[in-house]
Amino acid sequence: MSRSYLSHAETVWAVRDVSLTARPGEFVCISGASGSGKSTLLNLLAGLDGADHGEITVAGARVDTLSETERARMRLETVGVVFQDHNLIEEFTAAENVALPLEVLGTDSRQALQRAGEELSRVGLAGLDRRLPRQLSGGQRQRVGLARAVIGDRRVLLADEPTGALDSKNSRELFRLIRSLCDQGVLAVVCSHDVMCREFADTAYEMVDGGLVACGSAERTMP
Ligand SMILES: Nc1ncnc2c1ncn2[C@@H]1O[C@H](COP(=O)(O)OP(=O)(O)OP(=O)(O)O)[C@@H](O)[C@H]1O
Repeated sequence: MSRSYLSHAETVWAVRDVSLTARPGEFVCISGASGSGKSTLLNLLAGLDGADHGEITVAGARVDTLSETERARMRLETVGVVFQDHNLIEEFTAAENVALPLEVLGTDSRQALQRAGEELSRVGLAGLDRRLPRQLSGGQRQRVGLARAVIGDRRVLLADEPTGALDSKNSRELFRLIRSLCDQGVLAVVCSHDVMCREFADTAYEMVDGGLVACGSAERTMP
């Protein structure tokens, strides 16, 4: 797949001829210098941006042929996205934030909140359901974002610098959680500057000027 931008009459290839295949349960880590194309690649996979060329299939769906509405539905049903900024709704409790994707899909509120509580336990936040985002630490907020991204048994997690605002202890905890989600069958593609990411990944790539370069085997050292 490829994606270019026209900037001051010059074509910038943010993603150029990238081919990436990953299987369920795999933790893929993508590192790379600033501006190398990581966010663009992730946005293409999430259907938040459109490719100029190429086919993109995520969880069996041809993202590049879906309409905007179908892509939005795909992000609710099968593909969760996490960014550096957790993007939680400040007026909603942790559980209400996590429940939101299910409610949008039509699950009744009580049931969605119950599922959200289970998801919060899964990311180590049992008992914090009623806290507002401002009453949580940065690491806890990011874990709420992770719970919201996977609720409803979404099979694919796309994360763009998910630990960018976290210290190393919280970063390790977040990568460990993503690892455990992968061990339960989730496919995670994580773009990260953080070298720690590779300790938890199955596969590591580096983006260089819009291209994807395999880094040999990942340095997975964490169980
Ligand atoms: N909307 C846009 N218009 C023009 N150029 C863009 C646009 N978005 C990204 N680019 C360019 O595409 C290239 C890749 O950008 P991208 O944001 O994907 O990099 P990145 O690896 O995620 O960087 P960072 O680590 O700093 O977030 C850069 O040269 C950037 O300037």
